[in-house]
Amino acid sequence: MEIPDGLCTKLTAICIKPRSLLWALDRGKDDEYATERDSITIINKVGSGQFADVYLGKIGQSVSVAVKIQNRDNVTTSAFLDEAQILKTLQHPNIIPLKGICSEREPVYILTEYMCNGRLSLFLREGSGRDLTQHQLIRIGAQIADAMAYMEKEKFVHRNLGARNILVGDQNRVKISGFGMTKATNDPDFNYRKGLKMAIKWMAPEVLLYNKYSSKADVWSFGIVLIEIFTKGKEPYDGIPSKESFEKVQRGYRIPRPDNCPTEVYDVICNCWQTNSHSRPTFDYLNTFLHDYNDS
Ligand SMILES: Nc1ncnc2c1ncn2[C@@H]1O[C@H](COP(=O)(O)OP(=O)(O)OP(=O)(O)O)[C@@H](O)[C@H]1O
Repeated sequence: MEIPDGLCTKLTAICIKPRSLLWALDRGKDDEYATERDSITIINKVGSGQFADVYLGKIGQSVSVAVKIQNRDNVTTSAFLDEAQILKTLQHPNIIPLKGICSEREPVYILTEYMCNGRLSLFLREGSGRDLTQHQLIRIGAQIADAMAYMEKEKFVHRNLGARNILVGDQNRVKISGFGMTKATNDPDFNYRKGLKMAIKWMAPEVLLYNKYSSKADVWSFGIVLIEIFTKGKEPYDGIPSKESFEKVQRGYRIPRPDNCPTEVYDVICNCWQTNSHSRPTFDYLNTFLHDYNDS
């Protein structure tokens, strides 16, 4: 180690590797998640995203899983595997669990629990989610807040929260997915987002203006997710193009209260959209608020 005048000095403390470096060393390593590609049966396609096509499949004869197959044109193997590394670390009942990784050759497969009702936005818009009561809708919001409070505590920022990235299983159970942009706050690439398609209407102003991510930026996105829930999957800022909606937000405009959203909940949503990120509530508060609201 060099002291400021350039002379050598003795090392006094252990150099702690940032989590992303530890992951890089760990990536692709054989562990309990390593799964042989030949043990997977693909059944049918259930969706596709920027980085992967997703299929319903089986491991062996019985376990149903979602098989996420790397799109090699849009994502490198190491970047694709980063999402799996995040899933190994984050374990919560409302976060999609990792079931396996097939990384012996490209394209890599990431296996997760299969969520039979697909993405929340479509479930609310076109599926049986159309008939949910106000109480059930708040219950869905509370499950998401629970998972986000856990991420906040673990110091992870999702950076791409939206109803499109929340999956629905049976009995209206929801799990957060779409961790392709998630970062630990101590990651040296924390604010890096080059080459990613961004969902402007979900993003906090400080992210759009200064690339400044934090749990409080996720809180802004969560406010938008609650609006998606109460409007049964409608696109936020209905009919207004992304760029114009952001200009309106900068002038102080906020999405109005949806008809079936209680005023007390709408007030909290508006707090999630405070321009000053420090004035927004924590996920810990939002989680307690939504659970208490439903129980009262
Ligand atoms: N575990 C799952 N169970 C059921 N369907 C899933 C599952 N995972 C993904 N899907 C479906 O596949 C679609 C694409 O998945 P995902 O969003 O994870 O892809 P991606 O390319 O990594 O992400 P993105 O483009 O959102 O950044 C989802 O919107 C959903 O419809």
